[in-house]
This record gives sequence, C-alpha cells and structure tokens, in this order.
Amino acid sequence: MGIQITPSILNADLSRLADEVARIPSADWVHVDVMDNHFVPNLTLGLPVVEALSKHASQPLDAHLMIEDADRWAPAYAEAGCGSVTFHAEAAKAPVRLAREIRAQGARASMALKPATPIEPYEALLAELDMVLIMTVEPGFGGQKFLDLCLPKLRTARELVRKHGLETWLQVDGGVSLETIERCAEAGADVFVAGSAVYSAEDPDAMVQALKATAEAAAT
Ligand SMILES: O=C(CO)[C@H](O)[C@H](O)COP(=O)(O)O
Repeated sequence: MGIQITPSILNADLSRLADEVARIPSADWVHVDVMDNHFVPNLTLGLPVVEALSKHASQPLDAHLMIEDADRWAPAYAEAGCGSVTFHAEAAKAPVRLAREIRAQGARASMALKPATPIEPYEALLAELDMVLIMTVEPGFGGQKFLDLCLPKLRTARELVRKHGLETWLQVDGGVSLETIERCAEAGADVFVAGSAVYSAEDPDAMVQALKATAEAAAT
C-alpha cells in the first residue's frame, strides 16, 4: 500500500467538520480521535458525530478509540462506516474477539499501544490485526512533543511483522511533522497521523503532500 497520511481532525475547526475534511483531498484517510474523559483526560466526539461525518468525507474514516469500554463500542464504529477501527491494548479485555468483530463488520482492525506499553506480549495477536498504532505521545491531546523513546518499539514492531510474513500496517500518532516524520519512516512506520502539523499549516493539503513526499523519501 505504501506510505499513507491520515490527518487528525482533533486540531481542525470542530464546528465545521465536513468543510475541514474537504480541505485535505490528498489525505488517504481521515483520523478521528474519540476520547471519553475516562481512558484519557479529554472528551471529544462519539458515535453520532462519526456516523454523520462518514457520510460527508470522501476518504474512509480511521477511528482511534481512546475509550475505556472498547469491547462494547469498537464494533459499533465499524458498523457506523469507519474503514479502520483502532482500540487500545490497555483498554480491551478480549482483543482477539474484538479484532474479529471489527473485521466481521467489514472494517480494518487495529490496536494502539501507549508509549509505556511494549509490543512483545502482543506478538501472537499480530495476525489478527490489520494495523498497529504506536503512540508517539501520551494519548489525550493534540499538539504535544514527539517522543523519540517510542522509536525502538516501532523498529521491533516492524521486525515482528517481517518475521511472521504479515502485511500489518504500522501507524504512528502524536507530534508527527515535517521534522519528525523521517525518523518514523526510517524506523518502519507506513501510516502517519498528523494533527496540528496539517491543520495549523496555511495550506493543509500542501502539508499532507509534503509529509507524504518526505516519508516516501525516507522509507526508500
Ligand atoms: O491521538 C491523538 C492524541 O491522543 C492525536 O491524534 C494526535 O495527538 C494528533 O495530534 P498532533 O499531530 O498535533 O500530535
């Protein structure tokens, strides 16, 4: 599939979501951060908004669920029209069942790891997943500083995917910008979430294209 950019709308104008998404036609996905004020100390948007947005976005939605009760709610996001649904390893009680339920609804199943959560205990689970999201900030807020300490985990994840002959995508999220994306691509990421870098740019779509070109050059 190659390099993909999935701008996070967390830093967009939330009162004009459909218009904000229309400003990034070069994006491969639209990343939607769902936060419940329990799993993370922030509250954003939920199922009804995601359902409404999926009817207006020309790209598929990439839902990142930063919620406690992932087992109950994640399949509903797939049913609501998201093309990819990410639950957190730290929140899911039955991740294999959950990944299968998401896939059964026709969406890609993905699992996220907070910066302190290792990848190794999940090696056997990789075959059940279409993507692993390696968080490069503590989840909860946009605009944070990129954590370089997460890069060794990304390299390990890439090695495990290769070792098992899988096609699992590796996503990074948090502090991804023109300054940091190269390091992520070199470490093995192929799907890049960028929030403030895209929506604080004068031309968000030009920024999406620049991020993609920079990652592609670093990955080759
Ligand atoms: O999941 C997130 C925060 O928990 C956001 O997707 C992420 O932080 C994107 O924003 P930025 O690129 O500004 O860091």
